[in-house]
Amino acid sequence: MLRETAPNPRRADSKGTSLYGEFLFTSNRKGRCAVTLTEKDLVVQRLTSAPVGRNKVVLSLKECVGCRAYRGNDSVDPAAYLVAYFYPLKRRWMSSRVSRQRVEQCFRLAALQDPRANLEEAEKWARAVRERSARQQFPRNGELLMSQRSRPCRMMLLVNPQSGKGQALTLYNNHVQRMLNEAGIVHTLVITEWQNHAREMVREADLSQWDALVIMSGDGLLYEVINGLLERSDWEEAIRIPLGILPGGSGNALAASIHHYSG
Ligand SMILES: Nc1ncnc2c1ncn2[C@@H]1O[C@H](COP(=O)(O)OP(=O)(O)OP(=O)(O)O)[C@@H](O)[C@H]1O
Repeated sequence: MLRETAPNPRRADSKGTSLYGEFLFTSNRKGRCAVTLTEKDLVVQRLTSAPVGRNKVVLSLKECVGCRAYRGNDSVDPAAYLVAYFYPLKRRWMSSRVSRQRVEQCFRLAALQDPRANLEEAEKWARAVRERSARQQFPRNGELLMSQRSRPCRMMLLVNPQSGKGQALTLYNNHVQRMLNEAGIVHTLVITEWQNHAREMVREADLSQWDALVIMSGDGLLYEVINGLLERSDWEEAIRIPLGILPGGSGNALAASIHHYSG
């Protein structure tokens, strides 16, 4: 049986230090790989006799949305798993256009017989990937954001099922829900049921429960949310809450502009 070598526990969360480990791919238990985490990238090298270039994947941490560690379902298996989610820009097959496409990298860590030790090792890697991704994506305050977060980010997501061609809910079910889970964001879904529903809700809500309010619709729902915030007696504080917009309408002009300028 192939065994992973114990990953080198060079300090996982110190700046500029590379982490190195040899794991198994979960898709193919016989496929071994060498994984290196640098400050900028996750480099996965399949360990085979074939030429190096063809077996090497370099994934930018700027495009990583999340990473987590977990134990498998099999209670007699001591292995832990490490999974990282990336959304790099890629060209679609037979097309000149590029779009973000999901790439999942999952590794099996079973160097030790003690399941807890394997899980701790996987968690250390997951933390290091998350911290470095935050530093790459938010160079000015990424580290601060990570160190302040002793709990997952909590988000209220308001979806207007009637906006645009009526596809916002399908987009949520097919894409957004999974991405939020991958990013470790706890969210509460609110499906708006009438005009001004979002406005009323935001006007009355206990905002201390939320780190961000995100709408998935056209511009109209964001307009409602901003008005709801400004109608509160604590509006000066309330309007400081981070707001987000995901395209769910027909034109999506605001979402397109913001996402374009923010890269
Ligand atoms: N369940 C609902 N039924 C009817 N209207 C709703 C509902 N939920 C929200 N609304 C209202 O729909 C209005 C339009 O919403 P929104 O801007 O999100 O979509 P849109 O106008 O279709 O999108 P776009 O601006 O891209 O064309 C909002 O002002 C909101 O008050």
